Order: sequence, then C-alpha cells, then structure tokens
Amino acid sequence: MIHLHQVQKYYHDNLILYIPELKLDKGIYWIYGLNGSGKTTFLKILAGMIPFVGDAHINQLSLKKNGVEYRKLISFAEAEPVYPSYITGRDLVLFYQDIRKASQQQTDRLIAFSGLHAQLENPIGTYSSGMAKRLSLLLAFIGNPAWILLDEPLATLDTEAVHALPELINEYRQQYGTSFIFSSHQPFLSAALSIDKNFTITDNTIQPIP
Ligand SMILES: Nc1ncnc2c1ncn2[C@@H]1O[C@H](COP(=O)(O)OP(=O)(O)OP(=O)(O)O)[C@@H](O)[C@H]1O
Repeated sequence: MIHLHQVQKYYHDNLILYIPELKLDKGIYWIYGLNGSGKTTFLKILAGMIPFVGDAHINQLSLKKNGVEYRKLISFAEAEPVYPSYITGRDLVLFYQDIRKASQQQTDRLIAFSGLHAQLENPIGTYSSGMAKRLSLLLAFIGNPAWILLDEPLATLDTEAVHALPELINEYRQQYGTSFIFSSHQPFLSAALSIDKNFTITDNTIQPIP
C-alpha cells in the first residue's frame, strides 16, 4: 500500500499540491488533469525525486526515514526522458539489470518490448524521442518494483508500442503483482486496462473520480 500523509509541495511561494491523506492499495490507477495541474509533481513526490513537506510510505516504509529501501520498491518513467548523450542504451540496461538484480530472461523480454535491439549499442544522443521513450519504459520495468509510475507513457510512442504497453502492464500485474499509477491525456491506455480507480488533480489536490 502507498500512503501519503500531510503532503505539501510548494514551488517558490506557490502551493502546487496539498494532500492531507491518500491511501492506495495494490492496483492500477489512472490520474488525469489539465496541463499544469500537478500530475508530474505528484508522481515525482511518490518516486522520491523532489523535496516536499509531509511523508510517503510504501508498505510501512517511510520515504523520509528509509529512503533507500523505499526507492527499491518504486520505479518511475519520466514523461520526457533525458539521458547523457554519450552513453549507450546497453550501458543503461546493464546498469539497471545489475542494481535491480534482474534476470536475463526478464531483460530480454523488455528489450523485445522496446524493439531497440538494433540500436542498443548506439549512444543515446543518436536516439529519436520515441526511441528514448521506449528505453525509459524498458528501464522502469527492470527488476521487481512493487509500484511502477508512468508519466505520459504513450507520448511520442508509435502505434505498435502503444499497443504493446498495456500487454506488458497486464503481464506484470499477473506475473509479479506489480501496481501502476500512470498519468495520461489519452484515454487509450485506461480503456485497454482494468483500472481500479481514476483520480484527477484540481484545486491543488488529488481527488478520486467516482
Ligand atoms: N521546477 C519547477 N519550478 C517551478 N514551478 C514548477 C516546476 N515544476 C513544475 N512547476 C509548476 O508546478 C505546476 C504543476 O506542474 P506539473 O508539471 O506537475 O503539471 P502536470 O499536471 O504534469 O502538467 P502537464 O499535463 O502539462 O504535463 C505548474 O504550475 C508548473 O508550472
């Protein structure tokens, strides 16, 4: 379970998010809202990527008190991934595989999903934006995180990858019991998945949609 308690996020003096209490059981959650409403901020707070007031827990582990252990349980794919241009896709895959102790079989499955076999040895600076996005998804799925956060996962993907992603998400749900939170302006992914609850962010807070 994810548990947020008294979370506040300010940029300069502007309150962006205030979440008094939020509990999410294992499942698949879709979060949507207008541009600038705070979806990315929410996901980055959960992923432990930006400072905020309050705390987040996963299965009783506090982000503020047990940051390393907490972060082992969560994975985040950015909306617009940026990587150093001189390292190769293979360098990153090997790095993630090593630190997350992922099997070769799983890594091969994810490389197949990414369709990047032919480009993995090339520096990421030579990748198109869709290729960098595929790589970021591949990396987010490596290992066995309890939660995978996907920020606009369909952005810049071609039709083939758009259809492959819900397949992969369902596979992880069944095989590993992985939970997902994704933000998307496109309803396709939510239609292709069995969503447990939809959320929106309005007036600086997150609210379930009945
Ligand atoms: N680094 C930052 N410095 C200052 N303000 C920021 C920063 N990052 C985000 N913001 C502000 O926080 C608010 C929420 O931004 P966020 O990126 O979370 O929105 P979003 O819902 O993901 O938007 P979009 O749908 O356009 O991706 C916006 O008003 C934005 O201007």
